Amino acid sequence: MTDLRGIGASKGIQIGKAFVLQSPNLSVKEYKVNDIDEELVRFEESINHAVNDLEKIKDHVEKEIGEEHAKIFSAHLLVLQDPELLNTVKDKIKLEQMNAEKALQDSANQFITIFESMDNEYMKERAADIRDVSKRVISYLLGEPLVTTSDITDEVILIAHDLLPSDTAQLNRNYTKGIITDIGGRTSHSAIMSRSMGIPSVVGTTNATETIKAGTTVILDGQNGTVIVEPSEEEIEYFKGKMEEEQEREEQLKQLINQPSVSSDGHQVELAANIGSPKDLDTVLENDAEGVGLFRTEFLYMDRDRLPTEEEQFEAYKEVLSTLDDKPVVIRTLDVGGDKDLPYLNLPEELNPFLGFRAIRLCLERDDIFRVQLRALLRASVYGNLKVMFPMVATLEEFREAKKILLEEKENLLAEEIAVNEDIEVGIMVEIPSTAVLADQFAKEVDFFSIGTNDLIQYTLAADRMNENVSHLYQPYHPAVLRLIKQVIDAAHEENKWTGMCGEMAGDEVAIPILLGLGLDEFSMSASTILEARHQIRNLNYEEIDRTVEDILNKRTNNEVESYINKHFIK
Ligand SMILES: C=C(OP(=O)(O)O)C(=O)O
Ligand SMILES: [Mg+2]
Repeated sequence: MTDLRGIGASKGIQIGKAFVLQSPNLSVKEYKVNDIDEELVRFEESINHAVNDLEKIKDHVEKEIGEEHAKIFSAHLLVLQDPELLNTVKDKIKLEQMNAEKALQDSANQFITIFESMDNEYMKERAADIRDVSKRVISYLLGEPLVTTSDITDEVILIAHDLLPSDTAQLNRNYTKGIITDIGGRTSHSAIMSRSMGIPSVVGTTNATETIKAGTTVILDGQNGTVIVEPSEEEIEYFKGKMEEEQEREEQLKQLINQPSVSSDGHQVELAANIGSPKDLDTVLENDAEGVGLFRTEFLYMDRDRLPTEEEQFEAYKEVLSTLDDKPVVIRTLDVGGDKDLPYLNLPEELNPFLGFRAIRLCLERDDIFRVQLRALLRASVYGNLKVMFPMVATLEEFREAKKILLEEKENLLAEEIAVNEDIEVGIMVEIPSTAVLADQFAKEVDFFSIGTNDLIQYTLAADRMNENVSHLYQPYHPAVLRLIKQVIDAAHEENKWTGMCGEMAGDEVAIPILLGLGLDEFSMSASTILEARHQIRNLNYEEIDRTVEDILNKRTNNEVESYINKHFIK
């Protein structure tokens, strides 16, 4: 029996067999082949295996996610039928007696270099297709088949180094009962995705993929961040009992559906959901979210190998807005960079990606990309209660420039006689300390703030949100962070504007009493925590916290704040 410790990223207990997602070593060596015919057969067979894989994945994605997303796999299948590529490989095998994997790698690189150098988006996409597909074929030639999340066809606990957006896009939610990763923190992509899908997870265990063998039984506890490998019978019995208790608790919480999110003395707030795609809407409705406080649109850009078109984006935004009816929906414009890469944009590698060319900085520079998104948003605005939000705003000029482009696109649409909602609120994420400090000035110009504590904490304490080695410094209740939050809320209220929070802190049991006391108007969190938060708020007394909030802000450390809240406000 081995125990692993990580960070509890999505609560819940699960017991199941491990499915290990590991990247095989695909380094290719060159050697001379003696039997050319045999090598050609080996090549053909690997192509056939890859075709089988891709057809399976394509069917799965078509059924589970939608035809649009499956198109990429059709493009991959076409690469495997391309006579030009195949003949170049075969010629190398025949004429140079080269082994198939090296012949394929060289030929693929030849085509990739040519396509990538063309100033043509379509050809650049083809280069990406060839890279992906040749990797799959080479994996068969080396006898190290690629394992992907679409190979999961039974109930399992998924073990991975980290989960990329393409892995989550292919993931079957019905079969993936839990997720354990080697790297990441509470606010990394895999953690956020697992929470929004309601799948219990433990991230940042450092060595789960090394320690856990495929097929072994594991118990994961997403609340405490613990994993038990090969548990004893007693442990299994004990955790089964805890799972039953959890189910009972969930049933009880369902009674809060359609109840207001109001403190025991009548102070009402809004509890909204964070989503990454229209696929999350079922969980939003099931958990009675009062709106969407953050739609992270970058996932629409990340689960494919090219930019989504205006039409594709319009459909996604329209679906979210019309499903939510007249409830508020805050849609955030593209926030890539940092830990969220878009390989097809070929952005330069950076030394400090979290401080680099990302989010609104990139959108203002590449306004061709930005304008497409804004048009899609404006067109969708007539289907519901849209609020547009810009990420990573550091200066007022950035906000003014982004808003100016939004208004220009609105004028363009009106000139084309396309309807646009006249009352769209335009706000910003407050996730950079400079903006929190200058909130009084921003509040005069924006319609609302949404505090992004995932980033605000990392920038305030200079502690990378992804790095387990500095996770002790990633302190949500640090008085410096709390004072910044207070400053933002007060500045907004001074101008009769509202402030929400869409960082993970908004759904955190210890933070909720403080945020309520500070007067936060909207709490946006993963949908699966909404009813728990509503239960907590309904049992808190706003007046009582309001009286003590000054004391809390005068505490000296994260731990002092945490102990105080635990002692006074958590039952
Ligand atoms: C909500 C936030 O944005 P993201 O996690 O997408 O960076 C945040 O920074 O708090
Ligand atoms: Mg952020």
